[in-house]
Amino acid sequence: MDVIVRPTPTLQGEFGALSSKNYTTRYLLVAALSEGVSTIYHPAHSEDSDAIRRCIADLGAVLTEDEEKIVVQGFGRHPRDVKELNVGNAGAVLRFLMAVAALSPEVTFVNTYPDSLGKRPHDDLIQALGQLGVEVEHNNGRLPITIRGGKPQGGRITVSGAVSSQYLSALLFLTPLLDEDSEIIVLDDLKSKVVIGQTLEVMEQAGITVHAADDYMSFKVPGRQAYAAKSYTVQGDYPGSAAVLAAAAVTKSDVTIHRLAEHSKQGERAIVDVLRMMEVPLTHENGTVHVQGNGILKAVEFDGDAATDAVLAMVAAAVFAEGTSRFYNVENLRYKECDRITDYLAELTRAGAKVEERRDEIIVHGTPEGVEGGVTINAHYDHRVIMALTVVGLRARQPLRIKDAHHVAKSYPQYFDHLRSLGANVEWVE
Ligand SMILES: O=C(O)C1=C[C@@H](OP(=O)(O)O)[C@@H](O)[C@H](O)C1
Ligand SMILES: C=C(OP(=O)(O)O)C(=O)O
Repeated sequence: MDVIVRPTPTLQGEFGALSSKNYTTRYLLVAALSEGVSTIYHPAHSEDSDAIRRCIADLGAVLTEDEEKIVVQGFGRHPRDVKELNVGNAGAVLRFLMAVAALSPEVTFVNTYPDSLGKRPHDDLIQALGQLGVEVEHNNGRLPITIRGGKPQGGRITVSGAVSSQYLSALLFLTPLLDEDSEIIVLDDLKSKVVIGQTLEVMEQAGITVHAADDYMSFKVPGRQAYAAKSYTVQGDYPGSAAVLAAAAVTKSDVTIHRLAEHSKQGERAIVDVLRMMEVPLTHENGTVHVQGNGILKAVEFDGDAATDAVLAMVAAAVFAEGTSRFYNVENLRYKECDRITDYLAELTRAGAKVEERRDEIIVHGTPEGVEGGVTINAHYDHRVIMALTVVGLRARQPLRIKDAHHVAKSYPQYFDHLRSLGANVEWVE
């Protein structure tokens, strides 16, 4: 399914933010790793959250669900012996479950998105699992991947954080369940460091002790721990909301989003600070962001690694700013659902934006007068490319057609409904 985005000068309305993707993944995981019954209120409903629901059920968790919650009977450190798991296109789910699979005799992760997740590298996690005594068969570091675990040991583990923080999160989730204590040392750099704060927060809520160095470059994890069964409430999602806030910023708007906690550990809450730096009129109080856009934005410089999943939305806003914006320290955007530098900038350029790529930077020469549009956009299987190009389409002179826009459902199935409720001129077409 494609979406046609037509020029939309004004947006107005309010709604509650969708539920956080990252917290839903983590709460479902720690619930599955507990031996008791946990309850997760307001979980996200999307392809990625469906993927982890399906996989933990395959591994032996029992899930019951109603409108507001999921109740999970976990499998603790004894997942059911399952031959195959299908994580769809969900990177974090794959990496976290590769670590959990170390507790099973043999699990194969199949490759159902060869042009997206199928291209993403997992070498650093494979290498680290090897140090635990786990045998991993793989296709040059990529899917399909077979994990032969059983009885992984702890001890000293090194892992590179230069490509993704998800490898480290995966090891953090696994190691408390091992018989031995573990020490995890992060080599090179640690990208998306803020996300590790979310992992540690959830583990602590689940009663797990981890001794983390202040810089998150080394961890001591006592073994023989058990995840407690708990009740969790999922907070609102900043990465998805960032796209709606960017849409409000580039139009004349009066848009309110509730359920966005000021003190969240989601780095993408920086969308609010970045829009403020761009001089977009807004307030953020009591979990509510209120944008009163006037269509005027100023260029900005920002360390994108602090808010990795909101950078594309920030760039879309910068397309209409006065001056040249620079988003630096963003190389790991190349290892996401698509190459979010080369592929995204190619689509922006086709839409008429003036952008330049560096190995680890995105430069945007703002065009406050708008962009031409009138082209068909390749979504590259990437929900965040779809959301960001939609923002650009709202202020293009000619409509943008976004091909295969249904991939937005990876994280935010109701994105176009939410935008339409604000008055955006967006339409699904076959
Ligand atoms: O741990 C997580 O849940 C995530 C970590 C980030 O990935 P990287 O660490 O690969 O940047 C983020 O982009 C992704 O959407 C979710
Ligand atoms: C990169 C993302 O997800 P994942 O790595 O979990 O596929 C994302 O949600 O933007």
